Amino acid sequence: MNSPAITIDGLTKRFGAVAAVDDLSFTVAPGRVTGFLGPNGSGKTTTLRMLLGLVEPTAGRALIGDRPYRQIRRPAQEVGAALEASSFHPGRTGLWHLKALAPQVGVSTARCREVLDFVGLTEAADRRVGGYSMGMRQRLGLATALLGDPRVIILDEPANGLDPQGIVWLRGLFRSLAHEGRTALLSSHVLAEVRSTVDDVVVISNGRLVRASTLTEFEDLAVHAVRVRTPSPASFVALARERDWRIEDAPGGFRVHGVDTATVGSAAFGAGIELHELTDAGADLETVFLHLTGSPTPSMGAVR
Ligand SMILES: Nc1ncnc2c1ncn2[C@@H]1O[C@H](COP(=O)(O)OP(=O)(O)OP(=O)(O)O)[C@@H](O)[C@H]1O
Repeated sequence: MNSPAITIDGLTKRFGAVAAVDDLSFTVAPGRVTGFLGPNGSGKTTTLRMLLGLVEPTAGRALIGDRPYRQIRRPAQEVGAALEASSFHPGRTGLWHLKALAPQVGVSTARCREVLDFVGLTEAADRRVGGYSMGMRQRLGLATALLGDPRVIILDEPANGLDPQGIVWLRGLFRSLAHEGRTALLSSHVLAEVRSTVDDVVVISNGRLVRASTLTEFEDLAVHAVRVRTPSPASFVALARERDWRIEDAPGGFRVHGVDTATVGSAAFGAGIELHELTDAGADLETVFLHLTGSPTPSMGAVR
């Protein structure tokens, strides 16, 4: 197996009495996109800041390749990062921002224009960042991270503020970066935002590791659900009670958890209940995520 692109080993950060990161260990495989997931305040940003040498760990190590960030000789060529989309100087244009960084990264103005083009900001290159939307700032953050053509890309909440089109774009971008053999670590507190983008997931809660696996293994934990529409809702609810199914109101029908379409279809047929829709609603990953991280599950409708 290739050696990890990122190693987090017994990493701990205490702020007074708060253990923001608590004995955290995981690795990120090279050439893959890894989602770093956890609810708000679970320690994602603090971990990334330690990885980038911006915060001193209380204990443990955070390595990029085989060394801490501060020991990397030409860091911009090794690792690119965007931690906060809102930290750009509002009076500077997008291009100006990149040009200001170019000397320390060791790239030309042409490269600044190239990355702006890559993230779809060519037309906004000469506009002041203060007038950018949140999604445009995210794109500029990405351009900043990519400026030195790094092998490892670390992004804090890159999907935040992107519209659905932007999320599709981001997905394509990460797929192409991974295809080029680059490694990406993306944090998010919303699994759904990065689900279609990542190969692997690392889930943390209260600064501790909850789970690290491939997305496929993570999906295997999820309970499947089935969507049903019927002109006889009362009979269907009675059937669900009889079978001990967990059902939930959903727009125009029900969501039945933990069963497959064949089970529901044959039971409804047996009970003489007409169905107008019977579809696999897929794995309910968000519920698994919320359960693993101990977050309260949002009510999606009355659970019967
Ligand atoms: N400089 C600091 N001083 C004191 N406490 C801090 C500091 N930075 C972070 N914390 C605390 O550490 C914990 C983890 O915060 P962190 O920002 O790393 O979480 P996060 O998972 O990135 O959250 P979010 O998804 O909201 O960005 C929180 O309780 C936070 O209040």
